This record gives sequence, C-alpha cells and structure tokens, in this order.
Amino acid sequence: MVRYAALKGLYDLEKTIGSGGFAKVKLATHIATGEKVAIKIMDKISLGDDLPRVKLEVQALKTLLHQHICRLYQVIETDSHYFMVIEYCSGGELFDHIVEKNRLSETESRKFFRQIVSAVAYLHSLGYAHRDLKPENVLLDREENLKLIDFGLCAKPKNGIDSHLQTSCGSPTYAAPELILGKKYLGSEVDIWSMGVLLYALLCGFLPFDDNSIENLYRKILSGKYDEPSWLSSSSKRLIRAMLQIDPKKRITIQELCNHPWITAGFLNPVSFVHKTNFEKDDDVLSTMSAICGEHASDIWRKLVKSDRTDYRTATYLLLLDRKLRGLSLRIS
Ligand SMILES: CN(C)C[C@H]1CC[C@H](N2C(=O)N(C)Cc3cnc4ccc(-c5cc(Cl)c(O)c(Cl)c5)nc4c32)CC1
Repeated sequence: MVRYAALKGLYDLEKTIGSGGFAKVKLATHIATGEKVAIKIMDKISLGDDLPRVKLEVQALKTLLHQHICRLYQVIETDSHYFMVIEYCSGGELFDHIVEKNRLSETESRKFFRQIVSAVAYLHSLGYAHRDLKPENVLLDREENLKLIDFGLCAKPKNGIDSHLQTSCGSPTYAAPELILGKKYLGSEVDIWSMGVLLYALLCGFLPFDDNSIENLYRKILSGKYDEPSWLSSSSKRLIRAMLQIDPKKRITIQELCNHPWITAGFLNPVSFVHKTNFEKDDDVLSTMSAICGEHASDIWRKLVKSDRTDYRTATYLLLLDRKLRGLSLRIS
C-alpha cells in the first residue's frame, strides 16, 4: 500500500475503487469521524497539460452544492499530487444497476431520470455544462440516490451557457451529432442529447447508437435513427425523440424537460432543483466539534465560513452533518 504523507493522520486509504485516465480513486476512511470517502488521486507528472482540468473540476465541485451531485469535502495539494476527497457512493454505477436488472421499469427509470434532470438543470442554471454525461458517470449512494460525478470536462463558458463551445470531448457513444461533426455547439444542448441516450439506456437496457466501428457509430448517430422496442410506452418514445433530435435547435430544452408530462407523471410537481444552501450552520455538529478540539463553536464556525471550504475542518463538519442528516450519532474518534 503506497503511503502518502499528506494523508497521514487524516485519512486511512483502503482499496482502489476505480481508475480512469489520469486519476486513481481509492476508498478511504476519514479518521476523525470514521466516515467512508472516495479520494481521487492524481499525480502532477502524468497529469501533464491536463492540470487545468483538475482546477476546473475542483472549482466546479466547490461551487456545485446539490443533493444529486457528488460532494467535494477536501482538496490536498502537494508538490507531486492532488488529492480530492469526495462523497463516497456505495451503490456503485447506475450502469451496473441497469445491467443486473436487464432494464428498468418506466417508474424506476422516472425516479432516477428526475434526479438527473434536477442535477443538470441546476448545473445549467449556474452556467455549467457537464459534456460527459454517461451511465459510468452516474453513481448511486447507499440509499440508491443518484450522484453525478466527473466534472473534469465540464465547461463554464466565460460568456454564459449560451455561448458556443468547440472542443470535442466526452465519449462518442453519448455524443451529440453537432459535437462529433466538430461544429460549434452549446453545452446545454449536448447535455440534453446525452441525457436522451441515458434515458434510452434506462428504459431499454442497451444503447440507441452502438457499433464496434467508430465510423458506423458516427453514421448511426448522425442518422438519428434508433430502435424503439415494443415495451416503450408512447409517452416514453415521444420524450426520447424530443431529446435525440439531430438538429440541436429542435431538441427539447432543460426547462421544457423539467415540466414534460413523462417527467411529471405520478409526481405532484415538475422537477425543481432546490439545491443545498451554500453552507448551513448546524449547532449540534459545531458543539460536537468544539467538545473535541476545545475551541468555541462560534470560533469554529467563523473559521469555517472564512476558509476556502476544502480543508480537514470543513470535511469533518460536512461528514458530521451527513451523519446527522442520516439520523446517526455524532461521534468523533
Ligand atoms: C471511469 N471514470 C473516469 C473514473 C471512475 C473511477 C471510479 C469511480 N467510482 C466507481 O467506479 N465505483 C464503482 C465506486 C465509486 C464510489 N464512490 C465514488 C465517489 C466519487 C467518485 C468520483 C470519481 C471521479 Cl473520477 C470524479 O471526478 C468524481 Cl467528481 C467522483 N467515484 C466513485 C466511485 C467512478 C469514476
């Protein structure tokens, strides 16, 4: 087990739970609270010119506070590494959940899809586009709540979400036609297309556009033609068609999506993104922390609010708050 001095006394590293590109993600225990976390470890050498993506992802995750977006607790930077301490999702990938059930019922698909729409509507409302929405980037926590991850490709165009992007990124299988054609595109519109692919995967258990050869895959995507299995309801077909429109200008918008009849069926309200308030003060958590570190609760809170919200104290506060919201005792070892 590689020892990282920067984590000593703060986190106990356990097994590797995944690796992708330039990062390795390990399960770890936050020593002060005993809570499980995921630590995304990146070494600066192999990051190379991908370094700016880390800063982009950290900045995005610090800003994005939403119940269906993975929470960043702490960032540790050393000369050689970046460590991002992130909310652990013990439910694994949504993809595996679909595969083991073959496909999901319309009701279960709707439960998950509303959570995705809520997270993406919130993302877009802050001027971000994810640009790499795919089942592998949608995880589940212990209560099977959905968590969006991997904001390494997300973009916040300087002049707002409605300004055009050009960089081709994300995986072709979920990429919108305009993106694979290398045209200028709107982040919000390509996210809608990817969500259409995601919804199709939830309801069908396979992908609308798939082929081993990249050229055939591109041809299928650009044709916009895909199977509509017999089990799809006409309402599901209509919604998927509205999202998988080749012409981005004909594609349903995120606002229309929040109110779409398929989305609201069986629910009392359209999808809203009531995101977490920035940083709510909790006296139980503060008094637990002050009992341990001997500082006054008011001093702890003042330092927390003033901090850049990515230090160990912040991680401890947020993890204790999570424990409380889950109805568990607030204990600090
Ligand atoms: C395919 N990707 C490029 C990497 C892959 C690494 C493992 C990870 N994972 C898994 O695949 N489980 C099955 C377990 C698991 C559990 N909790 C996690 C909590 C957070 C994250 C996470 C990972 C990355 Cl790269 C992020 O940027 C963020 Cl914001 C969050 N990944 C987790 C994770 C999923 C993604």
